[in-house]
Amino acid sequence: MPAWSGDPHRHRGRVCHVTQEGVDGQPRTRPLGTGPSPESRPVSYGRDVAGRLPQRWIVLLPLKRLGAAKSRLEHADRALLALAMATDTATAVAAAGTDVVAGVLVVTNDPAASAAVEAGAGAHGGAPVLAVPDLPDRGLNPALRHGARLAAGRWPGHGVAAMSADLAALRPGELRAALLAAPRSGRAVLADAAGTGTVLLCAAPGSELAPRFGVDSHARHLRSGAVDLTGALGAGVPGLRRDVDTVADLAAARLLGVGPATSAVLGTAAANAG
Ligand SMILES: Nc1nc2c(ncn2[C@@H]2O[C@H](COP(=O)(O)OP(=O)(O)OP(=O)(O)O)[C@@H](O)[C@H]2O)c(=O)[nH]1
Ligand SMILES: C=C(OP(=O)(O)O)C(=O)O
Repeated sequence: MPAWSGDPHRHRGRVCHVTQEGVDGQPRTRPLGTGPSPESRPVSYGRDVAGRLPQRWIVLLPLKRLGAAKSRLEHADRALLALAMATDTATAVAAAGTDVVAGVLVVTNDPAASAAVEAGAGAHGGAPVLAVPDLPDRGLNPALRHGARLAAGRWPGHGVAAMSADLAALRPGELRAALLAAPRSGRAVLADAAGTGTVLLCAAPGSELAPRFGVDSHARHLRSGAVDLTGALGAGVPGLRRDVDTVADLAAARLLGVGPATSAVLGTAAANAG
């Protein structure tokens, strides 16, 4: 039986055409709605057609203080959801394969969120998940520049990738596909589901991340020289492109299947409402 039985998005082999070996072999053993699981082993290790090992990346996940996060999400459990989605995002990123993702840096000034995401995502194995303070504390782009500097100092030779921490339906294989598709020099960008925002910005070793997140960030990243991955990856990575800002976004993520932390918060909310 197909492992993602019941989930229409999981029957199309949608990531197969953009990746090396490994993604296709990803065990998909979870039922719809539970998202990435600890047992998920999404990868195998391999070289590309030129015989090269993959570029390894440090992934930055910026996270606002939970009290201020997700202001557009009209939900009674907004702060809990922000934390749960960040935990699910970090868990999926860490599970993308340590040959591609060498580490996850959560950049946040929320101490409770730091501990919870490190523990929640770290419990599932894969790449190490480390929270670091957002020292600039001046918004998203300064937080990312700070994270990128830390990453370059601590992991020279690695690429740096910035993502949104609200990708509740992200699958490890989707990120793996995107990072394997990113060029080994310069910057690359992937648009969100709406096509206007950015869910992934990559800077290969030797390039500045130069983040321009905010309104129309996809176009701004393109104008600043980033290569567009959106056409190549397209509809093949729906969970990666599905950032969650509104209740409509959350409904769309639930259709794809959210991760276990988000699923638990939504389940509790539904039980309380009933
Ligand atoms: N560390 C840090 N992360 C941030 C900051 N601003 C936004 N983020 C994170 O960046 C990602 C995208 O953020 P936004 O969409 O601007 O904010 P949000 O909290 O997700 O949603 P809204 O409040 O509705 O704008 C999310 O993972 C946020 O938590 C910041 O000033 N510092
Ligand atoms: C910050 C961004 O997204 P959003 O505000 O939609 O989370 C962005 O896409 O650059």
